Parts: sequence; structure tokens; C-alpha cells
Amino acid sequence: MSQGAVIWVVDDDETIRFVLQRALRRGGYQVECFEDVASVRRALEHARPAVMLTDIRLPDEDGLGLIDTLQAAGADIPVVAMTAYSDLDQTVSAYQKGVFDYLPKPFDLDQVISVVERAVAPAPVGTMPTDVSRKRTAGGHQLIGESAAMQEVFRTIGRLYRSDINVLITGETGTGKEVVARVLHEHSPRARHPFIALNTAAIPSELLESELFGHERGAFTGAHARREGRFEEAAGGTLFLDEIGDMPLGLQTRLLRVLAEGEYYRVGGRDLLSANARVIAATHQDLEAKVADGSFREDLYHRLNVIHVALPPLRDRREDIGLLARRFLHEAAEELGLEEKQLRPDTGRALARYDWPGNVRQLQNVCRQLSVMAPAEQIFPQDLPPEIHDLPPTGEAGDRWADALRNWARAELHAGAGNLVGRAQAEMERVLIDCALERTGGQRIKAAELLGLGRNTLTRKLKQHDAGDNGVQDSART
Ligand SMILES: Nc1ncnc2c1ncn2[C@@H]1O[C@H](COP(=O)(O)OP(=O)(O)OP(=O)(O)O)[C@@H](O)[C@H]1O
Repeated sequence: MSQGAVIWVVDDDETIRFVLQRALRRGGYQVECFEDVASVRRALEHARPAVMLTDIRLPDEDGLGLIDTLQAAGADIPVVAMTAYSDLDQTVSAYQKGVFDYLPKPFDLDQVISVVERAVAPAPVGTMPTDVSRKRTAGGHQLIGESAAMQEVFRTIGRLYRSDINVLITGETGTGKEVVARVLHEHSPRARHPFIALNTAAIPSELLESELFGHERGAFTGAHARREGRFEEAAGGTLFLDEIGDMPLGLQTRLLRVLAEGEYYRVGGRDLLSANARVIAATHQDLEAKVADGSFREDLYHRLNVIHVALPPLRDRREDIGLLARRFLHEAAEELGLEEKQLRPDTGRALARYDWPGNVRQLQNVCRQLSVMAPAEQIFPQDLPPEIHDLPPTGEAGDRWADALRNWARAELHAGAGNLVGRAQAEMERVLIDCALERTGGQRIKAAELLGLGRNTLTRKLKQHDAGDNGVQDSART
């Protein structure tokens, strides 16, 4: 029944309004656009949309304030919030304020349409608990990042804040799996209960069962007293099973049964205990491959993998490196009671070039070391550990880029192609412009600033590229 529904789009950026309006109209919706909160308030006096899409930062007020306005007017209208960059707290608080969904910019238009489709469809009975506690949890675990991947993680955490669902977190060592699990717990209805972590790989397999489920006195040699297992300790809270890929098959079967039945016995015990812990599991291994080779139970995999959070390695989200480094330098200074060290721009660039095999943990350790060891208030590249500092100099754009260009040029020349400079320049501009627009969520003025171009120049170049594209497609078709 979505066709023809009226969608209101509230954004102060004309490009975003234009793009959304066009996409939603193509999707069969009627669209009205607004630039600020005041004009939405006036319109609400005589009309109501089916769904409202609003930017959070608007010139006159916070877009999320519209949720209260709608509620005060007795209008139960789903609000989809959009914002360029946000931190975890902002994302979670948007969900807590009652947004229907949250779209970090830049979004792709298919994603927008699918969110609007869901918002327009009537909610299935029982999916939205009404007795939601809106209190913020006193968590304190920091999770930061401005990369698209981290924005997506914030969004998942925000969406799950009132849920009990099992989550599987994957990523290389040090990418933040445990901290994500803790933050999920802190932003869940179980936040006031314990978060218990168990590293499956760190415990000898013969002890794992009793570690998980506890044992009675005399259950095995050495069991001198009854002991609670981690499941019991985590009652009401969250049980974090780290390195789940290392769990022996026999124990996987037992865990699966406990999760399915919600009940279990301690080792050697007769009292039936209820397994009231939400399970969040993590692994750096490829569990699907382990399922395929028979070393991980497929049914357990599906039970744990209800929601999947994939944390990319730090080298695939280099835009987070500076932000994380500054945060870690700040924390180290506070912890150690030292003056906060500052990263010089060239040092920041050296950090961003390095591949960080130990991911965020390694960066955190390096920042701690620098806080103590760097001699001056500013951190110079030569203060960095040699493996980071001694990377071959690359210039700002990086060697890999130059290598790729070299290969391209050789291949073109080999194929007898001409106009290399013109074509390479056009391609380079297109890539740079695309990246800048992606970064600014489509906002041309900001993108022009980032590119070091005038606004009108950017508009002209966009037109040229569009014309170029069409030309290519047209000639391909004919
Ligand atoms: N996005 C982030 N923001 C802030 N701190 C982070 C972030 N990601 C990781 N950290 C910090 O980096 C360190 C390593 O993270 P964590 O222990 O969660 O990694 P992990 O993936 O569980 O590692 P392992 O696989 O080795 O257990 C922690 O001190 C954590 O607080």
C-alpha cells in the first residue's frame, strides 16, 4: 500500500532534497520538501505525511525535535533520521528518542527506498514493545570512528538497543570485537546486569564445559566445591564468547542444546537451571569455512549469527586512524597524568600509511608509548617506531596510486592508445570528485572546499563528466 504515500523530506541541503525527491518519486511516492524545522511545524498544522525523512542538523533546530512535535500532535508518524557523521551516542540516542531508522550519510538511494518502504508498511503486531525504558545506560566504553564501516556498526548497535538477539562479531585481532560486545550490552535492556566474557581459546578444552556451565562438588577429580559457570554469572546479562571458532565440537553441541532449550545442568548436577543470558559471540576465523569443513556446527552458526557485525581491519578504514590516535593520546595523557601530546600532520600521515597488522589495539599501544617516550609536546615522524616511520616515502597520494597509474599508462601505450594525459586527468578528477561527494553526503559546497576547487568549477566539472558519461553510454549503445 506504499504507492502514492506522502513523504516529507527535511534537509537544508538543496542537493540532498533534490536527489531524495527524485528517487522517492521514481519509487512511486509523493514528496514534499522542507528546509528547516519551522516550515515543517507550519505544514503540520494542516497536513500529515506518511513518513518523514529529516536531517538531524538543521539551521534552526535539531531535526530530532520533530519527533516530540509529532508525538505532541498525536501523530504516529515514522521519522527516519539522516546525518553526515555522528558518534555512537548520537546514533543510539536517535533510536532512543524513537526514530524509525537512522541513515548515516552518504547513503545509497536503494537503502533509502527500502527504509521508506518498511516505514510505510504497517508494523507487524508485537514487533515494537511499548514499555521501553528510555533511560541511557551508564556504559562508558568508547567506540569511535567516522568510516562508513563504523557508522554502520553504530547503526546496528542503535537498532538493537532494546533487543535480546544473539550477535556474531567478526574481525581480525584488535579490531574492537570485545569493545563492540560491551557497548552492545551497555546499550541493551540488560545493561544493569553483568557482562561476562569467556575466551574459548584461552581455556583448556577439558575445562571449558565446567567453565561455561559450572560443576557440582565431586563432579570430577579436583572439583572440591560447587562452582557457578559463566552462564550462571551472566544471568540477566550478556555472555560474551570470544574465539567461538575454537570451541570443541562436543561442547558446540551442548551449547546449541542450551541455547535451544534455555535450560541446562551444571556438570554433575541435578538442578535444572535456566540459561538467561544473551549470547554475543566473536571470532577472527572464517566460520563459514569452518562450517564447510565440518569443524563448526552449522545449526550453532545460524543460532549465533542472527545479527552479524563485521569489523574491517584498520587498514581498510584508514580515515579512522587519526581520530583514534588523538583519542588514545588524550586517554593516555589522562591515565598517566601527563601533558597531552599532539600529532603533527606529517606524523598523522605516517600513521595513516601504515598497515596496522594488530589493528586498533596496536595503534592504542603505540599512542601509549608515544605519550611517555616522545620528547616534545608535538610528535614528529621520527618519534614513531621504526616499522611505521621507515615506510618508503610515498608523497601524499601514495605509491600504490602511482604504481596503478604507471601500469595503466604502460598498458595503454602498449595497446597503441592516445590522449593519455587528457583521459587520465578526466579519470582522476572523476574519482576525486566522487570521493569528495561521497564524503560530504552529496553536499557540493563542502565537497568543493575539500577538493580545493571553486563551487562553480565543481558544478561545471560535474556537468562535463555527466555529459562524458552519457556520451560513453550512448556510443556503447549505438
Ligand atoms: N572503534 C574503537 N574505538 C575506540 N577504541 C577501540 C575501538 N576499537 C578497538 N578499540 C580498543 O582497542 C583495543 C582492542 O579492542 P578489542 O579487545 O575489543 O579487540 P578484539 O577484536 O576483541 O581483539 P581480539 O580478537 O584480540 O580479542 C581495546 O582497548 C579497545 O578498547
